[in-house]
Amino acid sequence: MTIPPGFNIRAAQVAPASVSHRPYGPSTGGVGNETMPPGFKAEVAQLDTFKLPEHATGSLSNRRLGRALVDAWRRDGIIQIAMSDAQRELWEDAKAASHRFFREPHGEKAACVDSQSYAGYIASGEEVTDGIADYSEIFTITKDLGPSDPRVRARWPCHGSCPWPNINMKEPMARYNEDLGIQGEKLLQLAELGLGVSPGSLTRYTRDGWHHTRVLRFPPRNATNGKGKEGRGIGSHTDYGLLVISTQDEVGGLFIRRPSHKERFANWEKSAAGLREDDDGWVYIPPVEGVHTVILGDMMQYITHNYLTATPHKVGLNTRERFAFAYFHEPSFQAVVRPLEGGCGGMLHDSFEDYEGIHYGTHFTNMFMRNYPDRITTKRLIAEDRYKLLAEKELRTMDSVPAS
Ligand SMILES: O=C(O)CCC(=O)C(=O)O
Ligand SMILES: [Fe+2]
Repeated sequence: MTIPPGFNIRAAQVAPASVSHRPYGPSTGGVGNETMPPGFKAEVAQLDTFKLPEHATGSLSNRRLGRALVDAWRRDGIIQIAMSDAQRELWEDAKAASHRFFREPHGEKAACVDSQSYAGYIASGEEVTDGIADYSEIFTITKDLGPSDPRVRARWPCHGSCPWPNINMKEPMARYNEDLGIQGEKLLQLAELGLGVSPGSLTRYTRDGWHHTRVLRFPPRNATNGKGKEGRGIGSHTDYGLLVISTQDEVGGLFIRRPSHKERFANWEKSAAGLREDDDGWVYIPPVEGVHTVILGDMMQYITHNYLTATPHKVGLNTRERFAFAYFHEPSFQAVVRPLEGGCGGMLHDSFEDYEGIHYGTHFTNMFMRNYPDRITTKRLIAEDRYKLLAEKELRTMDSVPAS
């Protein structure tokens, strides 16, 4: 897409009128809260939808788009990006696979567990956020690494197979995730342009990125596995890496908090889980047909010195079951991320300090051990004393592979 100088970039960013981005539901009337779960009070977001170019280049239009994305994240904490027709098809196929999986008998789903990876089934009530059970039902997809993979043989934490169910799920999910991998890279390249940092400042970390996906089902609020009265979906939290690209069906349940200098979380230092859960100030993100939403994770906040902050969010249970996907575009497990130097017209401070950096694999492992204290993967990790491997140089050097 080439845009002549002086062209109205804001108009160019938003999707063409042929793409519908109305909130789902009857007569939205510009209000958009018809789908908000009962019992919640929140402002309803009205978000611009951006259309990403085929490829990110350093062109003027891409630089302007990058700046607009960065501004929108700083203002709203979330952006919407338009799906192409092909992407809508990927989403429909993946959603059908998710419905198939969650309709399986409990025994079939519960068998989808791996003792070395955190991939597979998480029953409603199994995940813990800030010490309280979430009622989401989840299938997590991490890198599918068989027993002969050198990292699995070397017993690296969180490295293992993805225990796929015996239904057609792997293939549609792989195609969906592959596309989001491409969108994720493009968004990082545009963010680099918007931040005014050199190309590769962010994408250098995502070579062999530890991207993963959560396939989510939320039960209706009064059917929470008998464990709670009305239950909750997912408690407030921030996610761990760079970008979270999510897609939700028409039911509704997602809330976020806008960036605010009065609220500063740093999840890698002190858990942000459960924070502000019952406070005012949440913004409801109504489902909009034909879009993905993109929020930011902990590593983006650390890398940008809080210029872009991880977006706190939570999910409420609605009157109907809800299906969603969250795709996490992450640094390599082995990456040690460090704050950027310069950028954003001086808004990012030159880092005179010698930052130690954050080892992403350790952050990921800490978060999953915290969320799943009783899972076999956590027990095995502890029993086999695997955690200490995270300190080894090999695990903290991108592209290094253990000798087998
Ligand atoms: O259901 C959603 O829209 C978001 C889910 C979420 O926050 C997560 O899986 O971490
Ligand atoms: Fe999340």
